[in-house]
Amino acid sequence: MATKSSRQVSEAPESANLAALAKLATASYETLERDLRATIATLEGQALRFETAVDNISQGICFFDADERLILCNRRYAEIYRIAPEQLRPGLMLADIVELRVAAGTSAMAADGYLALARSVNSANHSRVWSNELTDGRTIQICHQPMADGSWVATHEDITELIANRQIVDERISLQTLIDWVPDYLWVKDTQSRFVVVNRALAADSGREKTSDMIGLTDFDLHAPELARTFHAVEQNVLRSGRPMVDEEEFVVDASGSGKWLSSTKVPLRNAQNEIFGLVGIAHDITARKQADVLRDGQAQILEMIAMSAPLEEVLTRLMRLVESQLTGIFGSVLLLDKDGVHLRHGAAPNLAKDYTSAIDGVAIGPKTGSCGTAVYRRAPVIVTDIMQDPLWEDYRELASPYGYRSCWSTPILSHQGAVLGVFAMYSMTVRGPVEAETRLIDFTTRIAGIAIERKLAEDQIHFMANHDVLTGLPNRALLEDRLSQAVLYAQRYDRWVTVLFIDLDNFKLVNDTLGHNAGDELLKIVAGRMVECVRATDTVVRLGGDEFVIVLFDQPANADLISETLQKIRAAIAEPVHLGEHRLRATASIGIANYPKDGTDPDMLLANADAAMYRAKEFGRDNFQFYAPEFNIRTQEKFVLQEELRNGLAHSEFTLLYQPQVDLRSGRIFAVEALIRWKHPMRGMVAPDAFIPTAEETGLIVPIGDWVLHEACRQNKEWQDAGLPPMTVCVNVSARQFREKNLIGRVVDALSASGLEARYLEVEVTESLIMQDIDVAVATMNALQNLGVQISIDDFGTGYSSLSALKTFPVARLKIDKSFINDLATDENDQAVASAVISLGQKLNLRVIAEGVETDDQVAFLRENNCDEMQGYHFSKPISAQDIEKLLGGPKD
Ligand SMILES: Nc1nc2c(ncn2[C@@H]2O[C@H](COP(=O)(O)O[C@H]3[C@@H](O)[C@H](n4cnc5c(=O)[nH]c(N)nc54)O[C@@H]3COP(=O)(O)O)[C@@H](O)[C@H]2O)c(=O)[nH]1
Repeated sequence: MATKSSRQVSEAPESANLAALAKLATASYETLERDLRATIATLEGQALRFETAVDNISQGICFFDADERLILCNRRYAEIYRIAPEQLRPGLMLADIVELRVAAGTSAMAADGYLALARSVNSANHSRVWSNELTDGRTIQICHQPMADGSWVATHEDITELIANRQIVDERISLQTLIDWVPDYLWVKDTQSRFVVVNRALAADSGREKTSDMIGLTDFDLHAPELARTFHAVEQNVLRSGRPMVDEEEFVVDASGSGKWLSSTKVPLRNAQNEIFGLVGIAHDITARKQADVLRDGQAQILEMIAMSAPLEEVLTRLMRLVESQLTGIFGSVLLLDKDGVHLRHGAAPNLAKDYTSAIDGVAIGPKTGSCGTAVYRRAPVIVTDIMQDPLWEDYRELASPYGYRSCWSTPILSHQGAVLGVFAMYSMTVRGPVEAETRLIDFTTRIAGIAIERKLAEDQIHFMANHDVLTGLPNRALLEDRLSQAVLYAQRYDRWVTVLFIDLDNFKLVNDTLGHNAGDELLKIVAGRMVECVRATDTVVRLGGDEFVIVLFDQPANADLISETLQKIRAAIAEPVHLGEHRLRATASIGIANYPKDGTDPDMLLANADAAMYRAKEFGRDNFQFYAPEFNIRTQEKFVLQEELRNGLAHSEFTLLYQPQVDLRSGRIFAVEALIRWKHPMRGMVAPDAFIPTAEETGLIVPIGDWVLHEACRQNKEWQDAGLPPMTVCVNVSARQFREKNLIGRVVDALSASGLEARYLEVEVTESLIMQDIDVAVATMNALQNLGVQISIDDFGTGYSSLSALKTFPVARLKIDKSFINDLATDENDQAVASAVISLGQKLNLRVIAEGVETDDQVAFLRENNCDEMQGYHFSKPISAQDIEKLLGGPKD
């Protein structure tokens, strides 16, 4: 568009030429005309180029003079304001142009406002740029340049699109900035699971420098194929189904090789038409929480294992694996302090090199023994950050170096009482100390390890106590069964023998009672130790309880002679003198022997038969042994039959009493009778008490039998008195079993009141050994009897172990010298010594002394010479019936 006409342009040069012509008349008209035309042509060319150039500028341009008249504008200006180009002729006033813009709907404001703005800008004498938003929505940027003469030139540029683009760019940039701040992974993928948008966290952990490096990649470019396939399948499912995946846990391995747990959410993205065009994902790193969960679950599991008594090595191995699962490049180890207190034994180290753990198994503790030995020695943690440099490892670094262990942090494991149980160590392949998390784990691990070890020690202790005798430390009955079973199985397999020795110490009860329980315990310990010394390590010495022991001789040759050798060795060891305080005594034992397979093929039978043999040995007297013989069982059966017959006998009144007179040695007067039981057996005839009293004792039948004796003896004595015979005492034997009965006093009272006999005419005979079984109880019972008025005598005196000091406290009236000292009284100096000692003792204690079993004149003479008070025996009378007693005493007085 050329809005300036050629005519107008040529007017000024033409008048100048004419003036020149007038002044220069002599000049050549043609020359001048030619020059003039050339000048015009040049100017016209310049004008055309100027117009063409102005018209082709992408911005609108306008020039106004100082009177606001348009000098020039280009085509773009007309286009911007949607004004026909021809309307914008030079000389047109700015106000008219503004009106045209208002009319075209391309004004930013009302005409007046715009004119005021333009004038204000123009008066400022410097350029200014501003934007107008036109009523049609476009934005025009105006650059106004005022001239010195008041004219101006302005450019107008439509920046609508630019602004829109800029907004997009701005939005995009701020979104990226925003998501880059998020520490979680954020991404958008298209329908083919290609990354479209990712944040910096995801890009960085995927090994990409810039987020844009991720665009277009898929999970197959980032992860192992299997993991990538899983992610792809999950995302395709979200895209296909339109259902979001919310907070699913996923495990990934990042570019550094570290495993991570993520909680991921993947939500489909929809466009305006509700079509899915991709998905947005967010994943939160929950590794720390997962580790805490693993730690907590692991801890619970380990505590459960401890509670369920899982083997210690399993517990510690699980613990070490748990520790290692929480850390990278750390190997855990537990060493246990040996019973000797100076060596460390392997506990658990599942991921340390096996050769290394073997090499340090048994390492001693000390001031310079690596990290572990030193930590236990110091009872304090030892952190060695560089094994290769630390002097503590000087003697051990050759062990560690082949495996690349560079640092080792050891912490002693302590019990609740503060005793060292072992040591926990963490090995790292790098030179460093523990970080805070590792220190926390060390605390946690040593605590749990301590609980596990302590629990195991407690269990071992309980197990030991359940299977061992506390006093002697020997295995007990529970362990005996197991050991004997093992021995029998071995013997079966290898055609060998097993020998079972059933050992019962003789008179142990007396030692216990006379010298005290401590002395008794000491004796048991000494004897137990001696027996253990006599047998091999494979044999088992067991204490069953009390003074009963069993020895199982394992893997025996089928030769009774060899067994006898061991047996004699054991007997000799037991018989070695024992010093208990100031006392020196010699223990003996009764031993029963049973052999597998001859005497039994199972443990129970072997034990029962050895027991039967031991009883047999006892029957033969003290310090004896007996090999089992089948007839011992016949004897057992016989005992059973006897027991049944005794019950019947009691029910059918088959018992009767004989009475043996007791005579005053000085006057010859009968002052008492001893009631002695007999059994009128329907088949066997009259049975003596020795044949059934022991069985009655064993079975407890002695209690009702003894009751009957008491009642019958009292009744008979009262009957004699009522018949007018001179009053005398009836002596009744009371056995140990009867004496221990709690209501003995009540039974005596019953017998007295049932018969009407005065208590002073009843005497109870108790044996010395019975009293010594439990002196305190015996004295209490005797006192109670004495309080009733009943007399008490000590039977079989001289055979037991009564101490003189104890004897003084017994509320007894008489001592009865045992028959065994009377038998050879005439010839045996020892018996004479005992008898005379008992007589003088009685005198000193103001007790009457009676000799029993007196058969000969010599015996009577000795007793008289030694001032014995009384006697009982065949010399005067055998035990006789009640009627014969009446006759002996001269018959009833009518
Ligand atoms: N618990 C009970 N025990 C009782 C009862 N009756 C008897 N016995 C005890 O049985 C043992 C054996 O008694 P027994 O066969 O009656 O023998 C007694 C006398 O007969 C016997 N004795 C008496 N004098 C002589 C003699 O000169 N020579 C000789 N060889 N034997 C003689 O001594 C037995 C009496 O002993 P002890 O009781 O120690 O005085 C025996 O231990 C009885 O105690 C009963 O009812 N209950």
